[in-house]
Amino acid sequence: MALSNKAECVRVIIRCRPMSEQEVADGRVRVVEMDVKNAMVTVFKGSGGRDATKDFTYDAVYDWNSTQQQIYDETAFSIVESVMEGYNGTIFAYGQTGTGKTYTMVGPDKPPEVRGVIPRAFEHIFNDINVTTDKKFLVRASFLEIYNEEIRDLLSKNPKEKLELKDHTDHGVYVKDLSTFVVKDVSEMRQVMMAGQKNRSVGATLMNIESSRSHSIFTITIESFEVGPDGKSHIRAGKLNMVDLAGSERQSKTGSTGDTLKEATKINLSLSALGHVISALVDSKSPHGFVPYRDSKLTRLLQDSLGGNTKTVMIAQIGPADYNYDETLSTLRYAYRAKSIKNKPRINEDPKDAMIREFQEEIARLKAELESRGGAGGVVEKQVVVEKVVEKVVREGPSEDEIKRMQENLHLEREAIQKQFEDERHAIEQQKNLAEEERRRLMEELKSREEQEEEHKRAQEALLGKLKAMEAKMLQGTQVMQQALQQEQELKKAQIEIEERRKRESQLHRQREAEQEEKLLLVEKYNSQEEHISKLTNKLEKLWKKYKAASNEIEDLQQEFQQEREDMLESIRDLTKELKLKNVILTHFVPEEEYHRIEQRAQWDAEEDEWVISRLEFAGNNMRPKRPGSALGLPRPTSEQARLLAIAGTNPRYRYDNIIANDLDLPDRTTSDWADVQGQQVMPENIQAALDAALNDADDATGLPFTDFERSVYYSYTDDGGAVRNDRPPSAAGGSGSAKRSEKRRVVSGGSGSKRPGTASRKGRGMKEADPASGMLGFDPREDERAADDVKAFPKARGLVKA
Ligand SMILES: Nc1ncnc2c1ncn2[C@@H]1O[C@H](COP(=O)(O)OP(=O)(O)OP(=O)(O)O)[C@@H](O)[C@H]1O
Repeated sequence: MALSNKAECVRVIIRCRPMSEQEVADGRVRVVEMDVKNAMVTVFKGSGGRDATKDFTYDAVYDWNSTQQQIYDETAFSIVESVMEGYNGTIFAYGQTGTGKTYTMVGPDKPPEVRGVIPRAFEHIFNDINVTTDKKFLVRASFLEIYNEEIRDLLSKNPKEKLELKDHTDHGVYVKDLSTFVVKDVSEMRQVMMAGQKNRSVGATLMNIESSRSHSIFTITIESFEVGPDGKSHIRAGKLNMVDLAGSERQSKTGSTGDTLKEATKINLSLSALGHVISALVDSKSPHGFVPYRDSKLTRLLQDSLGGNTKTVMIAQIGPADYNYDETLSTLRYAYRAKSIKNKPRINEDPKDAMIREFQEEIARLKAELESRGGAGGVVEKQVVVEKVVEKVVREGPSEDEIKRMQENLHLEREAIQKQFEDERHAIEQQKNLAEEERRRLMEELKSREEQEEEHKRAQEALLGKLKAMEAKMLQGTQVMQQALQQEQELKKAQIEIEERRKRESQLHRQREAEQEEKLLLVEKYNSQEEHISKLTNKLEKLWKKYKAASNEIEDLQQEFQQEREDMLESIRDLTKELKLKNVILTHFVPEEEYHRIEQRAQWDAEEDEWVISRLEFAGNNMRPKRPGSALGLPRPTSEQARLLAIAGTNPRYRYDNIIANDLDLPDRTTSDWADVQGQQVMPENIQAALDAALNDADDATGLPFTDFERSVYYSYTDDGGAVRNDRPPSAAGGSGSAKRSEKRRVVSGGSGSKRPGTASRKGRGMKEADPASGMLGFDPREDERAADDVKAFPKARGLVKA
């Protein structure tokens, strides 16, 4: 269930960084003026052209003297407070490369005064938790980046792996398999942030030596549990997204080429998509309220933050220097539009997927289990002791001292019981008049009780351990945290003051706008005709000025659009150039029929925005081994490379075991199935028959025959620009004669009837015969010298070789 609330606008603030040392050294001029009091920014064109000024008003503006503390208190504080109450909140930094987005969001680690919004939010959240005694909290964190339109988990062991974006009917857009960590204090949270920060994709551009080449989103989910006045339990879940966007920039300025060009193109595309979303949200003429969220991963992930149920703050960063005039103006316009986006924030009450509920249920289950075990053991007194300990843990969370004390108690109890058993045993032994039979019975009874007690203890310890671990993750404040309480009160006071100041500022701003409007539209009473004319002339002049300003603005906008258009055309030209290169390669080096067959199998995956071709794992480059080059002075291949070589075609048995059998679900074979012919293991006919049948099935299933590429056909390109064709990787044994033998060869070569172990042609790539026992290839440096001759001996594919 969610509590609905009133609509509120995205809050937009502008921050201008100081001039950098480089800018000062280059004699750059400041073209930005910040009227902090009236929340207004003015930019003027060039040092001499102060008449061509533009001004914009926002919710607040911060100049080069602003501090990190000030930004946090006046911008992020209230959002974090709302998240603690169960709202969703987003703080995102937008702006040109090198204007201080990462500085504002993360900041340097030391000294603490310059820490940015994200680390300050950690302190704030845990301070709040520590002073709240009537609620329990569960805090989780995740950290992702969007790089080249791919989502990567920055907290994963494999941060380069691409994750999928999914839509859920109840929870909206989410990232499948994203790691989330339950964190219990500020230091754990900082560790999480630092671990993720290390995995971010950064690179140097002309504008910033450490430029973020990706958009990053640090998300903190705060779930709280409390028992309401109605005696019922209530769960709330707030989500805080802290977004550091990649820099918006002109390609020409960043000097990007190759991979950086690709990055820049993707960054620009996703920021344009964000711009289109903003425009659609504020443009009442947008058809049927259509908002193009699906145009990029960034806009899909930020869907709730823009026009959704989230409280959102946009921090637009600008630089002060003259050479960034265009970008500064563009950022100011972008931010100005965002001011009008309306969101409808609401508290997330009793969400279905709350993890804290699972924690509570597990604790209750463990308690019940502990109770029932205590009863069954019959040691009621001890059960009560354990119950009390558990209660204490549940109420306060275990401190180190308590854990120690609990362990000591258990130890003491165990010693006492041990002693009691010893005494009883001694007493039985001392009873001289006892019959041997009776003594044995009593001893056995004693032993059985001892064993029961032992088992009971073990179970209690296990349960306690589990309970402690869970409770350690459930956070709750205690009365003793006076200092934190005081701090919170101070913070609250500051917040109220800030809120008042903000209100005063916006009131002033509204007044100013109303006055200006009034001045223009005011119709005064005229005493005489002359006065009337002069008033009209006055009004005309004002209107004329307004008209001129509007015309200038239109001209500027047209220029800006023209510039954007040129940038896009430049991107298109670069991309077309790349495409032409790929075309030339395809046309001249890949046989046409193979190209068409592959093309036929390719399908466009709109969701993932990429082409999908089945059985890509068999494609040449995925199976082609690196050229072993000891004779050429290159390093010898590693054992992993050698294994891949073997899988790729040297040894039919390896290929069968590692690729085909797994892939096609063929029967297992025994070693005796394999014949050893001339030192090579050869696939027996029954296996080949089963394999053929499976492969035929596969053909039927797709309705398309396997292409030669899918059967690992390779083309070796010669230095004179020609190419030779080859059924197997050119570096693997037995390759040269294969094209002659069969064009329709299955993925596994050397099959039934062929009895064709690797032959000498492979030696041309500097390899020895395969070792039949291991299935691995050996490498012989002398062989490499014969490579050129053997390449010439390859059969030449029609139309591929230059005359
Ligand atoms: N308010 C500020 N006070 C002092 N130095 C700042 C401030 N803002 C930014 N800087 C400095 O400016 C440089 C660029 O900042 P930063 O890397 O945060 O920019 P960015 O906008 O994140 O860039 P990119 O988009 O390329 O990642 C850094 O050296 C940073 O320390």
